[in-house]
Parts: sequence; structure tokens; C-alpha cells
Amino acid sequence: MTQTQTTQPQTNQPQTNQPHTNQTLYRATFMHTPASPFETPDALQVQEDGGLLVAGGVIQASGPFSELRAGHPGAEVSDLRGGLLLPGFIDTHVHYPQGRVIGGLGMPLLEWLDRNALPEEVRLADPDYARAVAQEFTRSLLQNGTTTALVFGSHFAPAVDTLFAEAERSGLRAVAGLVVSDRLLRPELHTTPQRAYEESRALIERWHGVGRQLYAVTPRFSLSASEGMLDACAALMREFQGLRFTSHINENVAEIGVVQGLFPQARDYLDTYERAGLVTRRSVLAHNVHPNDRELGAMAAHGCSAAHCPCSNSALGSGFFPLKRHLQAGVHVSLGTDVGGGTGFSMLKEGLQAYFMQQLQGEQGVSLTPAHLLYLATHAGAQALNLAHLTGDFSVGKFFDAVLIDPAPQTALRAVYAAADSPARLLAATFASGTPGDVARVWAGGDTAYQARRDLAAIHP
Ligand SMILES: Nc1nc2[nH]cnc2c(=O)[nH]1
Ligand SMILES: [Zn+2]
Repeated sequence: MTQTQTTQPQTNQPQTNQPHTNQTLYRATFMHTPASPFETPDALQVQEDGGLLVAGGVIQASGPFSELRAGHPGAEVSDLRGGLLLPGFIDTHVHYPQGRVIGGLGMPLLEWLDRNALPEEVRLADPDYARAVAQEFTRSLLQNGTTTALVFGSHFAPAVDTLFAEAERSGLRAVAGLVVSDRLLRPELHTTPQRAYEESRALIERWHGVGRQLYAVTPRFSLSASEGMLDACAALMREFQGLRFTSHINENVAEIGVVQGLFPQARDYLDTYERAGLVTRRSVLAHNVHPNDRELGAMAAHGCSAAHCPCSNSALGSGFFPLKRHLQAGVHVSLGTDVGGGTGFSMLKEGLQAYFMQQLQGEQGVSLTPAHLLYLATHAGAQALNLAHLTGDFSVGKFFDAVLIDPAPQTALRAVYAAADSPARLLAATFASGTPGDVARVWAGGDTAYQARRDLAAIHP
């Protein structure tokens, strides 16, 4: 592992200085959270009958529609009234090979891996199977309004290559990588540190910083990755600029016990990654349901994020995520669906489940408002991924990554939209009962990445 080459991300910067040709002025009620509601009161920004001027895929101006129209009479108007325009969702933990095994209910983590997830992950060795799964996966994310995702890839390098190709073709911004492991899964999914390093390097050189794609170094979890494997991961993180790191941590009590036995010299689960130098501002660790105080303090000190996956934590019976302790320690928290431990690709459902699980914790829980849910589903993810300069809200200079929630006529949510007496109520109802069927259109970098097959004009009230 003597490779010292570095790659520079090429095209991930918004081009704010482009000539403003082909301007589109989107007319809609929009909401976003440019600041964190955990830190700032009134973080939810609402623009009723608002305008967002977009050129070259980037937001050029925002404000009341009438003002923007007067200032930009030549812009083509896209009328989205009747719906609610939100920033594209950011899913910070989702498994590409697990879309077809959603719904393996009734098992705790380690049994679920053995019986449900890993047999399916082996199938991605077949390139045709992997292509079909990659197409389903990118389509499912976009149909749910997710425009950026930190994706747990496959154990097979050709399948990861296919994922990046499909993501780039579809408009999805994928931060993804080869999943590497060298023990305790099943032989077909094991590799060596040397081979993991070489295959990861080839994928980094091919995809990191290409279009909307970025690479994340991805050991599955310390349970399945030896010290040698974690060192190979650390070598990649040192040698290439701008990589992200992701793995699992502290999800399940039995899992934590096994990890303790495998790393007797480590202080705790986090320390297995920390000792290898893998806990940094670029790290996103999924779950963290059972952290100790030292781990929370160290995560905060390193600027590492926790991806909270409440549907998965509920389905696998992993436990209640201690959000209050994370916030008190200063650990940044984002949201992930964890498909297929989770129950689907909807970040609306994930936000609602996060809310439920905090409510159920009583004094130990955090009372989440609709603004918190929107922040967790959007801007918090952009911050976790170091992408907040590009996406996560509708500030000028960011890519127009957006989702239009527009309930079909004669549905319960449409009735709520018609009756809602405040923007917060509209947003709360969207999280409480919004489904993929309410996602009318999705934009990624200004381009339409998904459009529901229904006539938008017909459903304006
Ligand atoms: N939820 C979940 N936890 C894991 N830990 C290691 N692998 C996995 C996985 O695929 N899903
Ligand atoms: Zn996971």
C-alpha cells in the first residue's frame, strides 16, 4: 500500500458565476431549515407563494414570487402552487443490496444479518442481478424525494461500479463505497485487506468527485473487520482527499459483546475505529443506540456524526436512540432509513418514527417539532456529509435539489393541505401522513429526476 496519489473532486462545486441563461422561476410555497432548530429558535423558514430562481441547476435568488417576477421578467415560470416544495431529502444510511429484503421482521440484528440480509448480498456477485437492483435502488430513493444518500455499497466491486453508474445517470448524489469485511459473515463476502485496498482504490479513481458522486470508505462493522482491514481503510482515507468514512456502531447489545471479545484492548466500540484513525469530521457512524459517555465525548471532539435510523431500530428491536445524550454531548445527528433493516425509503416516515421514539422516552426523550424533522431529513444530512455548501436547503448558491409534495385529489392529506391554518401544521401533516404517493416531482441539480405520472395542473385546488 504505497500508493500516494490523490484525486481532487472535479465537479461538485456549484457554478454560481454562470451566465443566467435559461432561468426558471419556481413558484411555490416552500420551507427549509438553513439553521439548526436544535440551536436556533425560529429555524424553520417559510415562504408562502414564494419564488426560487434557478439557472445552471443552482439557486440564484429566493423570496416572494411577486418580487422575483418583477426582477426577472424574462425567466420562465414553473407554477407549483398547491403543493409544498422542500429541499431534497438526505438519507445518511441506506444499504444498496437490501432493497429486495425489506420486511424481514421479527429478528434481532445478528440473526437478521444471517438469515435475511447476507444471503441477498451474495447475489450481487452476479452483474446482471446487481444492475437490476441498482436501478430499483436509485429509482426508489428518488421516488421518495431523496436526492443525496450515504449508501452502504456491495461487497463486490463491479456491483459498486454499477451503483455509481446508475446514480450518476439518475441524478442521485451517492456517497458510497465498496463494503469490506474479512471475518464472521460468510466466505463469499470476505476479502483481504490488500484486495480491499486495491479494489477500493480503483473505484475511488473511477468515481470520487465525478459528477455528483463521492466515495465513502466502508468497513461493514468492527465485528466483521480485523485490525488489518481497518488499517487498510485508514490508508485510503490518508491517501485520497475528500473521502468520507462510514460504518456501524453500538446497534445491538449482543453485537457489542462480540466486538468487545474481538478487540480486548479497545476501550469500547468507538475505540476500535478511533485507534485506526477512522473517527473524524468525515465519519458517519450508523445507529449508536447504546453509546457510553466516553464514546459520545470522543465523537463530539472528533466532529463525527451519528446516523439515527429509527425504523430499523424499531423493526430489529435494537433499542431507543438516546438523542438527548447525543445533543448534550455535542454530537451531530442526521437521519437514515437503513433499508433493509429499516422499513422503506421514505424520509417522511423516518422523521415520523424519530418523533414517535422520542415521545415514547418521556423525560429522556427530546420533543421534536416539524422543523426538527425537516432539519433532520435535509440540512443535518448535508452537514454530516460535509455537503452543506452544496445542498440541504434553498439558500442562494446551492444546487436546486428539491421535492414537491403535492397530495392527490380526494386523499386525506389533500384535505389537510386545504384546511391547514399554519405552515407548521402543513409540515407536521406532511411528516405524519405523507407517502411516496404524495411525491409529485423531484429535482436533482436543477434537472427533473422523478415525476409522478399524474397531471399536476389538474390537482391545483
Ligand atoms: N442494520 C444493520 N446493521 C448492520 N451491521 C452490520 N451490517 C448491518 C446491516 O446490514 N444492517
Ligand atoms: Zn445499516
